Amino acid sequence: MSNYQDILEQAVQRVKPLLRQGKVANYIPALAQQPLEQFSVALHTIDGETYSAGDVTARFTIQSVSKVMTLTLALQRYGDELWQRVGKEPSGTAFNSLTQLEFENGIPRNPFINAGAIVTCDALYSRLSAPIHTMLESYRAMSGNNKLCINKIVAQSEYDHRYRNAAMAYLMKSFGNFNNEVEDVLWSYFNFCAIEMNTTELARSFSYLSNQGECSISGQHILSKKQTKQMNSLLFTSGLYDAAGDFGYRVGMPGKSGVGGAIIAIVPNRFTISVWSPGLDKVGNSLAGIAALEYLSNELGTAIF
Ligand SMILES: NC(=O)CC[C@H](N)C(=O)O
Repeated sequence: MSNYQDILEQAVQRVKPLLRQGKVANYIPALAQQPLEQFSVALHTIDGETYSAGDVTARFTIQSVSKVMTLTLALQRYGDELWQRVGKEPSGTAFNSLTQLEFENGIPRNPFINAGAIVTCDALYSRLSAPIHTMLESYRAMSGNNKLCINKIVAQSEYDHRYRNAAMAYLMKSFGNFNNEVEDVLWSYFNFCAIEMNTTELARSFSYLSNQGECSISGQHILSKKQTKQMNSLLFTSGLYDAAGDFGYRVGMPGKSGVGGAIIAIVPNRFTISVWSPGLDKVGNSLAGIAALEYLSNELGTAIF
C-alpha cells in the first residue's frame, strides 16, 4: 500500500523543525558525537513488507530497545519463573534511578529500566554459554541482515563509564538477586545495547511483537500468543521509563525507547514501526521520534484503543 510510504514521507517533513530541539545523550561519550539533524522511520507489516523514509541508511546503537530482546530470550528460557527476580509495574522514576531499588529489596520494578534489564541479563547469562553471540545471532535472523554488528567503540565507552549501572548491579547482588560476576554481566548488557542497526532492520527485528509471536522474516516462533500479549502490555505500561504515561496518551501503542534515539512501536496484528533521531527530551526519549509516532498514530489510525 503506497499510502504507507506517503505517510512516512510526510512524517519526515513534519519532524524537521524539531530535530535541533533535542539533546544527544552525553553521559555515554561515544554517543555525544552524533549530529542532531538526522531522522528515519520504517514500518514493517505482518505480511512482510517494509516501508521506510528519511535517513534510511543511517545506523545507530539500539540502546535500551535491546531490553525487549533480552526479556524475550529470558522468557523463552525461564517462563514465569523470571518474575521472581523482576517486577511488572511502571517505575515512575528515571531509567537509571537507584533509590527505588534499595527500598524494594533489590527487585527492580520492571525489565525495561536499567536495573531490570541488567538482572534479566544476569538470568540469561546463567543459561547461555556465549550470550553476546546468541543475542547477535538472534537479531541477525530476525532482521534479515546476517552482517549486523556490535559497535565496539560504544560498548567500550559504556563499560568505561559504567558507574551507575555497576552500582545497581552490586546493590542487587547485596540483596541476593544476582548470580554471576557483575562485570561480566555488565559487559554483555553493554554489548546488547551497542548492537547497531538502521530503522528497517529494527522494525523487522521486532516483527514478532505485531505478529502474535512469530517473526515474519525468519518464520521462527519467538514467543507464544499469550507471552506476546503480555510483552506488549508491559511495553505499554513501562516501555518509556517515567514518560510511559505521556507516550501512551500521545501515541496509544506499546513502545520501547533507547538513549541512542531509537523507538519501536507495536500495532498488534498490523505492523511494527521504528523511528530514530538522536536528539532526546528531558526523560531520555527521542523528541522527534515521539512526535513522529504521534503523527503516524493519528494518520494511520494505529492507536490500539
Ligand atoms: N535508556 C537507555 O537507553 C539506557 C541504555 C544505556 N546503555 C545505559 O545503560 O545507560
